Amino acid sequence: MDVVVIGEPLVEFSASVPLTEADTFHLSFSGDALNAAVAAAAAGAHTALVTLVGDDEFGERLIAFARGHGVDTTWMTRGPGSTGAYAVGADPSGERAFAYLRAGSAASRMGPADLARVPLAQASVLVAGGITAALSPSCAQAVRYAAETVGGAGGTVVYDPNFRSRLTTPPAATRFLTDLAPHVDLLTPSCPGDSLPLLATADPREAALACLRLGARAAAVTRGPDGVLLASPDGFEHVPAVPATHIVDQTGAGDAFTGVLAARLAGGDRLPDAVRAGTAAAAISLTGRGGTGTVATAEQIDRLLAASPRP
Ligand SMILES: Nc1ncnc2c1ncn2[C@@H]1O[C@H](COP(=O)(O)OP(=O)(O)O)[C@@H](O)[C@H]1O
Ligand SMILES: O=C(O)C(=O)C[C@H](O)[C@H](O)COP(=O)(O)O
Repeated sequence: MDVVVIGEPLVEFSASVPLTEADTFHLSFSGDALNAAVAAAAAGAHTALVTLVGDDEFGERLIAFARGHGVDTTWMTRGPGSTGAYAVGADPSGERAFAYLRAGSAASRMGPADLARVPLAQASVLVAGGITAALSPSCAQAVRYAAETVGGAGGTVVYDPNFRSRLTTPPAATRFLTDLAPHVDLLTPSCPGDSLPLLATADPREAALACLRLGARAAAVTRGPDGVLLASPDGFEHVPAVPATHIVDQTGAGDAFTGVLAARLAGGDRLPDAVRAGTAAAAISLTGRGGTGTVATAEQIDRLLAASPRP
């Protein structure tokens, strides 16, 4: 297995107006874990999504959706409970506003025991994130167990802190991050979205240094259109964003970045090259609606990289 993603796929109801006004929604499937898994699979990696989905109609549809996008669904297990969902609309400033319908979902009951049969030790790269860790104490334990198992077997652990104030608090998420970081090869906080609540800084360099101080081997601090600051004990490297041809929806750009980065690391790319591929995939994801509306293929990523001048 190249890439294993652990987390909660969600049914996505999206509207282009504020949720207080929306009465018509577009239905799709998203969530950080699904977005990353679909992106990694489309980039050519054998990718498994490890999760529990509900024993309802949406659980069945989610598995079919993931399979249709080339994801290995062997460890997408059904129920008991319901499939999580979110509604996303625009807030008055044009930013995305999320409303979750996921409390007590099947995925939030996942724990280390659900991972016992998953061959984690064979994974080249694990992708996990702060959203999963914030779902419940058992999910936090599952993330910890997966990171220790994959890392312990020589695999690469990628952790996207993805702070969500509706799921956790800055002190709780920071505590978890601090505990996990020594088991992490690459942290991918966004700045300032994650760095401000979790690392108490809006400065990308400070954020990267804070990640290394926590014990992570490297950090890729994502900065929206300003690209990525990559930091490792070897030093800093700025990787510019690939300009998007047009922007339909920002949802999932960070997840596409992480998924493709993981796929490329599993394929043997050096970290800066994998990051560049991630920025290209993110730029392509911006042109589609929702987290999985437009998913970049390996060929599209390579073509876009070839057309984007190296700094
Ligand atoms: N407007 C944009 N134009 C081009 N690339 C973008 C844009 N917004 C995001 N990206 C790409 O997606 C990556 C992740 O975006 P970012 O906003 O930092 O994270 P997140 O989506 O997790 O909040 C960025 O590092 C960049 O490569
Ligand atoms: O909030 C959650 O729990 C979700 O999973 C919703 C979204 O699908 C992703 O989180 C989007 O993430 P970005 O890549 O930061 O745009």
